[in-house]
Amino acid sequence: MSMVTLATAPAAGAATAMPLKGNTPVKISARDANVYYGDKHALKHVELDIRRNEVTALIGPSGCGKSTFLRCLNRMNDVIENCRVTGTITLDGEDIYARELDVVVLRARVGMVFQKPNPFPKTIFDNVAYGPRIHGMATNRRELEEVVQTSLERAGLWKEVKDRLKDAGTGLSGGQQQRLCIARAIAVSPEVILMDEPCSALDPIATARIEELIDELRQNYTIVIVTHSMQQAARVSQRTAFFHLGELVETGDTPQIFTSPKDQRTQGYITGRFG
Ligand SMILES: Nc1ncnc2c1ncn2[C@@H]1O[C@H](COP(=O)(O)OP(=O)(O)OP(=O)(O)O)[C@@H](O)[C@H]1O
Repeated sequence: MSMVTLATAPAAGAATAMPLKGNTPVKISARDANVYYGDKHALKHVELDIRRNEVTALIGPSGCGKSTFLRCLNRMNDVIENCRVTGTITLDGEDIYARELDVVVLRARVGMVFQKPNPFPKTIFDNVAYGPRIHGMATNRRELEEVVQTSLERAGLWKEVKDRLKDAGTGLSGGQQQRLCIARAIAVSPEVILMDEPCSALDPIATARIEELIDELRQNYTIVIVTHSMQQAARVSQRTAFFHLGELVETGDTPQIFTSPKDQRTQGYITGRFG
């Protein structure tokens, strides 16, 4: 597999990464971020800036710490027993591990979409309305309906479901369920959306649809995506970070990472020599 092919050959129907804007502001910043599971030092001294309105892809071999790092960004590691995070992670300059920080508010600002679509066992409408209801974001039914419609539109699902909002979310196809989960994340007006291998359970057509959506969403949100597919990272992201054995080995503009990586380990991974 050639490095150049990865960066220049998007699959049919897939989104193509836009050129970088200069001096894009930093949205999230990690400084000396470490994660321990008991005695295991799983993430080591990570320093990474995630820029606003860009898609940052986290790549690397299995077990290198991609998901662990992703979960640091909205404190999802807090719910894992024996997991300890050190260092500093800021969102718009604010320390998200500060004692006084409200984690519920943080997770509304930094939403998450998981590997396997996981709609609630509720109607399509109620899946999307759930967050706005618990955060008190709508004062009446009409406002709630508007939030639900806008979120489904942004997730590219409205036209397919507008006549069946009372059907179960779990009755949708896998790709539709994942877009429903994206609509559910969007409904609480997040600033950042974290995606942990969001296409791994989807077929190529549903994957292409989600990739197009990711490219549209970055106009309004900052996106961080973990992916095992280097082709997907090359197609959807503007920045790529390569992890190996818990270290952030290299980060840069996506075309640079895939065409002229600086580190031998990055080169070895993207050319398929290990991983
Ligand atoms: N809950 C946990 N308890 C103990 N160790 C864990 C836990 N979650 C992850 N680890 C370990 O931390 C390291 C990093 O795991 P992580 O899941 O972040 O890697 P990854 O790069 O996302 O892997 P994959 O691509 O396979 O999903 C691995 O060695 C893993 O075994």
